[in-house]
Amino acid sequence: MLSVDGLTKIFSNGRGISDVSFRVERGEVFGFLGPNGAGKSTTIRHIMGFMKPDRGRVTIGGLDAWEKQGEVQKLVGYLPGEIAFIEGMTGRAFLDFLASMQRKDSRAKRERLIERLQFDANTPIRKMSKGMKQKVGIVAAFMHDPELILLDEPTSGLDPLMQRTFIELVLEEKAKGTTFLMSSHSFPEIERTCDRAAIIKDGRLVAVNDIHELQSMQRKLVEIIFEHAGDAEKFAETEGIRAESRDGSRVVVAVQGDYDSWLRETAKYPVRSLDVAAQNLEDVFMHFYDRKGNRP
Ligand SMILES: Nc1ncnc2c1ncn2[C@@H]1O[C@H](COP(=O)(O)OP(=O)(O)OP(=O)(O)O)[C@@H](O)[C@H]1O
Repeated sequence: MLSVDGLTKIFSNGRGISDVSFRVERGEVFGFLGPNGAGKSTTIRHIMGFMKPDRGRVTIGGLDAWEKQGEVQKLVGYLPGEIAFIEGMTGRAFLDFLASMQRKDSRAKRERLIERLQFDANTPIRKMSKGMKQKVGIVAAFMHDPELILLDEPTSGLDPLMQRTFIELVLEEKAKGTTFLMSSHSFPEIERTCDRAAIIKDGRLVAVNDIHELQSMQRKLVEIIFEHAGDAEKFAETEGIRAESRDGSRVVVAVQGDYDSWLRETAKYPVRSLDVAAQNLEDVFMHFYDRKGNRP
């Protein structure tokens, strides 16, 4: 469905993207992960045909994204990272305006989406909060049933409940065969929606991974408080248990993929409480990046 081949764009300040290549199959949800300034938005803007690459190309359904901009944009729904609205309009008038350009009757789907995202579309955009504007942008990207939906940081500004609704929407569209490319900093969001994810850093793709592989790379710190300090000591000294620290009956262990053996060892003793902190995505990136010897 989407093919990015050797995409290169270097801005006058020397920043940009270099030799980015990946493919997204029809019906796949593809995550695009990376720290700020890594090149996610630049790649997405090329996919939309907004920018001419220095080298390489993007094709959507076999059509060149730059040369066939008009045709390609009909197939695509796009939620930009920063949405430029016509502030004087209400949300609904803005969506009407977009729908008239899409030349497709999308009213029924649009109203269903507004209902799901629970916002008053008759509010003037200049009075909307960041989250409300984000919802208008999501409706705009989904309402005309595009074949490919590009989402740049889709849940920024949404509260946790709405983030969940958003994830449900993505999964429903995916079930209908819609293809997605979604940039994010949020690992849980990517974990729940994506089949594969690419990691980009300093304008270069570091890796394209199956999402389960990324999950197994994520390190979790588990804090366990045992009933008895003696048990905590025995547990912390068990071979294969990576105890980061111990203080009386409290032990912090690092778990990465080896949940089974960790669970078995923990279950041998009475436990008073347990807390899990997942390593953030930035750290998973860095770990991967370092392992690759700083090479793409
Ligand atoms: N039009 C432009 N002119 C000059 N430099 C640019 C331009 N657009 C992007 N850049 C630079 O290219 C790099 C990649 O930017 P990009 O916006 O693609 O990153 P990103 O991964 O989307 O980051 P974020 O998560 O912060 O949105 C950055 O260093 C940015 O400053």
